[in-house]
Amino acid sequence: MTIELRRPREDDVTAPAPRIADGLFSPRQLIESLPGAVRKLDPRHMARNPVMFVVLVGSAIATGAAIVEPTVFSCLIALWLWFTVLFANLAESVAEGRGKAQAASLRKAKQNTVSRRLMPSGSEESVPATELKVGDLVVVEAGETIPGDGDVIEGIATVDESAITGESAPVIRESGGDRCAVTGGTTVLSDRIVVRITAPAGHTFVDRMIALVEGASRRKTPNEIALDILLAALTIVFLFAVVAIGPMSAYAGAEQGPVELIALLVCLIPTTIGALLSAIGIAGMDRLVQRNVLAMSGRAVEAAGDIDTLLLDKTGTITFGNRRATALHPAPGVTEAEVAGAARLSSLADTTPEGRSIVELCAEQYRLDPEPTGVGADAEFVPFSAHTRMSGLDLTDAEGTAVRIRKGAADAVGRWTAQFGTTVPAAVTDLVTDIARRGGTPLVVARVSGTTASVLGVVELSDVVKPGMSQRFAQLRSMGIRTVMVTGDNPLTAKSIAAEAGVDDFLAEATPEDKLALIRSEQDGGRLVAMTGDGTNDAPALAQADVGVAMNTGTSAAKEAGNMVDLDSDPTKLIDIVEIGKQLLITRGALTTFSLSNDLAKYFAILPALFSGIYPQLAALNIMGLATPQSAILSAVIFNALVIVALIPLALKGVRYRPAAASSLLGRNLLVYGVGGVVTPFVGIWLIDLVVRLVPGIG
Ligand SMILES: Nc1ncnc2c1ncn2[C@@H]1O[C@H](COP(=O)(O)OP(=O)(O)OP(=O)(O)O)[C@@H](O)[C@H]1O
Ligand SMILES: [K+]
Ligand SMILES: [Mg+2]
Repeated sequence: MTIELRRPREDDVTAPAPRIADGLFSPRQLIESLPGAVRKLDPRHMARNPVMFVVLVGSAIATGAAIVEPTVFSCLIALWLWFTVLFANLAESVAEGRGKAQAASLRKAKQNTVSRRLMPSGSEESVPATELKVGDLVVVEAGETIPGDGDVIEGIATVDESAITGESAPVIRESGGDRCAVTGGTTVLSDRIVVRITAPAGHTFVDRMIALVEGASRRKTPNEIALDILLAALTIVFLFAVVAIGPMSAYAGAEQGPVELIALLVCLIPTTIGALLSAIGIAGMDRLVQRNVLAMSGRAVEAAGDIDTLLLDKTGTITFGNRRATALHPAPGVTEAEVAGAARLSSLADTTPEGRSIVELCAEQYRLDPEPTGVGADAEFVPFSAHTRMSGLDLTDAEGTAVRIRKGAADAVGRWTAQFGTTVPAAVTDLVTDIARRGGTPLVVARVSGTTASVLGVVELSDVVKPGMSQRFAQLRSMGIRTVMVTGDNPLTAKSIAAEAGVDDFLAEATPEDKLALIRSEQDGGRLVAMTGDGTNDAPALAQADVGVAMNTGTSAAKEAGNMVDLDSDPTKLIDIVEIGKQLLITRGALTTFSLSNDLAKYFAILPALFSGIYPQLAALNIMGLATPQSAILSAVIFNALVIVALIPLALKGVRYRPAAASSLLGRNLLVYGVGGVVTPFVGIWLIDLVVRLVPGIG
């Protein structure tokens, strides 16, 4: 088959989605996000964030007080309290805004496509893509857009997936193997395929992607919830403290108005981290999207920051996954034609890429008809499964003898022939060892005629390791992550590929259950496990892993099971994922430290201002030399609001992360953000006071 490549045109709807440069942040984003920030003032939305909800209620009360008793001071405080709430919403809105552009370009890929549905009669009918149901068969030909997610059940084609991956090089999609999944919204460039729809309209991969980049499906992670509870508890403590101050100061003869008390409360509670917390989480997900990784759960992103072990499957993950038959080796006393005949027969109904490549090899080298007539009428085909690791067929020959032909992994076929009292000859075992040592996959071909089994020979399958693997695995090792390759292939092939790719360890002849058990045992040892894979046989393991990254080239089952999808199908992408996870945790820690130590410094501005009338000694605390009590309080409130805006870029870009031991990182961050958090307000409030004291009625 010749596959003709068509380059996507500039004006194609499927032109690569624009990627926003990582960390790019412009003041324009702030202005564009303002309407979104105002909409978020809805109390139902605010209630999700206890700290900011208290500020919202405070703003409302202060506004009421300012209306009842309008002074320059009360009006300005009320105004800046509203700004505080607005700035918090702005942070979230800016973080979400970065996904909006992407969502818009994804929607284009989703625009109304008409599909060609195959009727049971074999005829075609035109239906809108939105009316497709799971199980429908659709025909897609060169130049047409694939109407929905599904599996190719017939044919092979080159597909332009740039609408989703941003990568313009076409990819091959074919029926049978681990490369059969196609995504709605992508375009077939050559040939014709029949696709069975696997996702109902509205629940496709692109729909999920849109919800994800827009943050619509975002839920709080357990860590975020824990931090939220801590912040809420602190808020309640300060609320009681401030409520108690009212009667106490009245008793002491310096009654405080509600506006002053609310200002005090807002300055004391952790508004900075309360305002930025959700933006930090959204930005982490967004950074992954920029790296072409879709994370379906924030929890997985956080777990990625602490990964100890990475499991990878071999075929399609470490290697390209288009294992092809490259040679046939007969057993002693068997002719090449005989092995070729049996290998071809056993593969005629084998729809895996391996099976098809055997039929092609037999056609090219032995001139065996790839589509013979007369075979299959009385034959029963035995499909390949990851459990049996064999495939083949059962038939009755011209003399009426029952004949069974199998090909498969050497150990599996060896066990099968052993049931009939035949062991694999040493010469064949040598062939198998030889192929496996070179990193190829040997498939042993055997036949049982009546009750006599004979081993006919070996098919050699070759696959290629993706480039650049070993340097990247070395990098993972330097980050303290152990890499283990798990494969259904035999130990020798596994060993050879493991050495070439540079993984630390490997597990061969693994069934889906073995992969799952390995993950469980690692987890029982208290380790966090990441798994990357592409096959249906990887799905249980992908679901069990703390971080399950499915290759985009993989099957829909794998993509459903994992909690991340790598659109570039690059297993070493885990390096980026780990870095982003660590950066997310560090950023959150740093800003929490900054926020709490910041509030401490505000005591010094507000407490002397409130009480120096009663306790003149407190004036000594006014080390900033603030003009009047009112200018001190107003300056503290303004600083408290502005610091949120000032930290939005840091929350979005993340604290700089360099690979280093966790303890030294923690120490450094505590120093920078703890000390920085104490010092900044002194400078900031002092500067703001210089301006505020000029306002009539304040200074
Ligand atoms: N079409 C086939 N017919 C018969 N045997 C096959 C076929 N395809 C693969 N095998 C054999 O079964 C083994 C297991 O295949 P399986 O797809 O489960 O794992 P794998 O793809 O080799 O490994 P990985 O889990 O790394 O992707 C292969 O190593 C091969 O020996
Ligand atoms: K505060
Ligand atoms: Mg596989």
